[in-house]
Amino acid sequence: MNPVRAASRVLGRAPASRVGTLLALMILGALTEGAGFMLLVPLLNLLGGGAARSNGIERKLTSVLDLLHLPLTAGVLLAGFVALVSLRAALQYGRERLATSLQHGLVDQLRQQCFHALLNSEWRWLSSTRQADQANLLLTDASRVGTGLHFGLALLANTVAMAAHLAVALALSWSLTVAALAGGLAVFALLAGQRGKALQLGRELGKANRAMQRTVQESLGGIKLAKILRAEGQHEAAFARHMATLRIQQHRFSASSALGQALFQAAGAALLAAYLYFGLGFWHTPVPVLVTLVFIFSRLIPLLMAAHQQLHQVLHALPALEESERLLAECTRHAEPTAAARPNWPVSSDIELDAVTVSYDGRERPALASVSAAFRARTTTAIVGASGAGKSTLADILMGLLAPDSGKLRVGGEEIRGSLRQAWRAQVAYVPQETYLFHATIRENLLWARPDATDAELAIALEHAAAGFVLDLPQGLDTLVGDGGVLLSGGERQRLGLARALLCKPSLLILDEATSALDIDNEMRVRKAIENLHGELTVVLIGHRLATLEHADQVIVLGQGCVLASGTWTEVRPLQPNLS
Ligand SMILES: Nc1ncnc2c1ncn2[C@@H]1O[C@H](COP(=O)(O)OP(=O)(O)OP(=O)(O)O)[C@@H](O)[C@H]1O
Repeated sequence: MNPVRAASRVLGRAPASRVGTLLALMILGALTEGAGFMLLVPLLNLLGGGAARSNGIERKLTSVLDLLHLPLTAGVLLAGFVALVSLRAALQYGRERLATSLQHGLVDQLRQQCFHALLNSEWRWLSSTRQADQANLLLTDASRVGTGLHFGLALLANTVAMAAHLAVALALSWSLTVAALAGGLAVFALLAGQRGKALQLGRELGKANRAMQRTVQESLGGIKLAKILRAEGQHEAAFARHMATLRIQQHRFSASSALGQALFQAAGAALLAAYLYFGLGFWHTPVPVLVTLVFIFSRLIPLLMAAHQQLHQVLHALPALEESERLLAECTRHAEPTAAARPNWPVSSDIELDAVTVSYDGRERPALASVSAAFRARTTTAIVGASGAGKSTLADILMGLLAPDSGKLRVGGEEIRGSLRQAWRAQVAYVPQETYLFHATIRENLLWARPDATDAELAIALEHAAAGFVLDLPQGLDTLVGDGGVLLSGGERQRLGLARALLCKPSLLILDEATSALDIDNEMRVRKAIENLHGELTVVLIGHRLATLEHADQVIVLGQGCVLASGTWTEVRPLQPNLS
């Protein structure tokens, strides 16, 4: 993507009226600045005791002053100069404020759009991506896009200002202006290599940022294990390595930027000296014109230098925009169809799987191979099988998280596909083996599932999930659970997970090894709670424990993605002696 295309893509997201106002402010600012310079020549003539009407520009100026009934005196010209500079300052202030608000608005919009796109992507694709890379994109890359935009807008303002300077300079002396322009552009062209390097450095910085984000996220995520394995040193070394790479990238970019600036300064001084030499010695340019030109070029060269620096920064940030666009395109390709209206399936709806097959990328054997099963409404089904048999994949299909590659999921006889998958999920509650809790209070963690639940409903859900311990805590529902619930025991976390699921009043409740961390006493209580739910909703229990199987209406045995046996526990048991 080149900078012009990038600018049009980014600015294309902003309201046209705001972009138009910004451009108008830039043009007006540049025109006022140009007009201010126009006053300099007659002013210098007057101050030098000469005639103020020696050339065309001055004659036009005099006719404007005549219209305003103002005399052509040094005082009037100075007042005009101050007024124009003040007007330009006011325009510049307005432009800066608008540009900043536009920049922040666009970055927020991009961040929001990426976050929304990620959250609404298909789970199958999401689960194959790296969270640290997404976090880096939403945080660091989005900020870099903001920096690029800031410099891009400054570059635009700069280009307009340069055009105004050039117009004035051309009016004063086209020969000196063309010479100056040619010189400036030659230096600009000489630094093309530097700008190409900026793009490359921007790409490398993106890689270094991603590596750093992965290290931080993975080190902190596994800090307990790192401490137990005494692997803190490895994490520290990786952190130091990535920090060093990051710093090297930043230093290389600063060095390249500073080199460009130094080259421009030296070349600018040489150009200025050459203009003075040729202007005085060969072209015999009048001194006031030459002084004005020197003044203009002493501003034009820094503007050109700034343009180079701004372009340098834009190119450096461009890979971050490319990454954001790439993510958005990927998310669009893997977008999950969303339901406008959400149909409700009565709790009396039977659930069926009809020849469901799921294959994951890069795996030879399908995780589920033509699996058919029926889950009668308000009954309990236990799904058992060896590790890797496909139990969790089956649960993902049942809750509408995964779409089968072939085959169907039906609820109440209706096929759950497309946007219906999302709608069906609203009626399913899932309790995984590892309960996910936020670093927040127990109440906030529970209300996440149902924000309108009352304290009385929370208490009932906790009781049904054998999680009455919460009410005995000194802070009760307002107890903080720590990162991922680290301040609670595994069993307490599981019971909170179950309470949260029950709070949703689901039609289908799936428990994936959800009692594995419970002691016998609490498991008995949770089992009792689940048994109490029998006849109220459809329950699917995934697990190995015998106690779970015995009380299920139906047991499905999975092996290598296929249904090996199904029926009541008494029917299945003789066929599967390994389960006893
Ligand atoms: N996202 C994925 N990408 C690739 N392969 C996967 C993915 N998820 C699961 N698999 C593979 O699919 C197969 C079934 O996995 P699944 O998690 O459904 O089994 P499981 O019976 O729940 O296992 P466990 O009891 O160990 O949790 C396994 O071979 C697993 O490696």
